[in-house]
Amino acid sequence: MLLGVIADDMTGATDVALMLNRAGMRTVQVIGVPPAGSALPEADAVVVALKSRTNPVAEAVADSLAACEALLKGGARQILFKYCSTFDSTAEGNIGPVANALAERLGAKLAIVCPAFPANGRSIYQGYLFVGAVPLHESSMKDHPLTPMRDSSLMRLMSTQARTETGLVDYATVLSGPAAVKARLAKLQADGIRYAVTDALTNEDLMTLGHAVSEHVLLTGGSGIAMGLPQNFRRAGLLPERPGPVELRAPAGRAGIISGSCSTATRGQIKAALEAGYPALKVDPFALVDGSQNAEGLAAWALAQPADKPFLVYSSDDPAEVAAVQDKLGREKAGSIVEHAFAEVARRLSDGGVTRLLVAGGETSGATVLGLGIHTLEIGPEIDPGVPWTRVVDGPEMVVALKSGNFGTPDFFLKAWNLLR
Ligand SMILES: Nc1ncnc2c1ncn2[C@@H]1O[C@H](COP(=O)(O)OP(=O)(O)OP(=O)(O)O)[C@@H](O)[C@H]1O
Ligand SMILES: O=C(O)[C@@H](O)C(=O)CO
Repeated sequence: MLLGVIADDMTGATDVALMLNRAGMRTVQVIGVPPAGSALPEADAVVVALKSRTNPVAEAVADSLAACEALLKGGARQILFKYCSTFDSTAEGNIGPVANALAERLGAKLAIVCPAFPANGRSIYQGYLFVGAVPLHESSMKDHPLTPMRDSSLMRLMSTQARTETGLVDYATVLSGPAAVKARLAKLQADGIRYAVTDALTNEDLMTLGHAVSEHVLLTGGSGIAMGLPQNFRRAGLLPERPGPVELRAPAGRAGIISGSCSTATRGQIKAALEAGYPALKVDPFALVDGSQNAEGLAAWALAQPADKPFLVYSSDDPAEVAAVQDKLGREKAGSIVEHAFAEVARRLSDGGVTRLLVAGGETSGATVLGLGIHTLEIGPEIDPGVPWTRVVDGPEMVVALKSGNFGTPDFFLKAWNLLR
């Protein structure tokens, strides 16, 4: 293994694994902290998918350190801490403490902070994160059910979370190329700065940044920064040319969609699926609480639908409805009730013959994958930037696509199936 990645949620892990795969590294995704003593799969890069974005800080730190230990033991020469391209963090903020702990473990004096992902509209300028044409705090991320983002300054966010000053590699420096970036990072490090936000607007910028950090033992950022890393290993003669992602063959069986994502993109995709006549059932968190809906009933409904179209089981709702649920049940309880139900639904669907499953939402995917007892995923073809089909390597015989809330075109739920044989 050359590169080890610690991803703070499930869909973020498939996102970065796809990026590495496309850039020519054979990449495997493992779910959860690998048990001590177990061997990691043979690959150029291994991505460990954690649920550490929203866990209590101490748990997030402990899991990330344990994942780091396993990756180092597996031979990783460089560690990437992958978080969301919209820097999603709870009020306490797990990104800073996790980065601090990893930096200490790895002896990293300075690490970059680069959530940019131009293909999905995430760019960084003067240290401010933009989503499409608006700053992060004006985007739909301000209303996220678990990690509402109300500040767009990455330097301020990181400084507050990591309790240390954060510097900037500005856009003019990035445009000047890898040597200029290296010099700027060295200057920041000499000044005692531990984190440097890097401006990036395009894939070319990410390639420049990737080149500039070839010697860094720790990187932090979104999947975009992974784009420029395989070239370093190739340049060092450590990575042969690899063929692009393979087509995936889906086992015979039924197809379905589970969505707990309340993001704007997902809600648009649900609208398109409803308009296309997909059989759909809406899950109501209050009904889960009072028992009028339960996992057994939801799965039974799904399995009873005609198999000519994928079914859709979804709890996705608009911000006002989600806020009303959270007011009554509490933010965490609302989330966990729905996630718990979907994990059980997924288990029952797999037992009932569903072999092609599309899941929308990072937390929802995390719960679903754990519910299904999946340990390892092999990365397949890209449906849209950041979202591949994956094949379950150990676990039920099926293919799954784990979609980050805000990723994918409006017809995502309609077109995804076309990439499967
Ligand atoms: N109707 C609802 N009311 C309240 N909470 C809900 C509702 N439906 C889903 N949730 C919760 O909202 C959260 C959605 O987070 P999730 O990470 O799954 O989606 P997302 O944020 O859109 O995706 P990503 O993290 O990939 O951007 C989950 O905890 C889910 O259980
Ligand atoms: O970086 C992103 O936006 C995604 O991979 C993600 O982490 C969403 O949960």
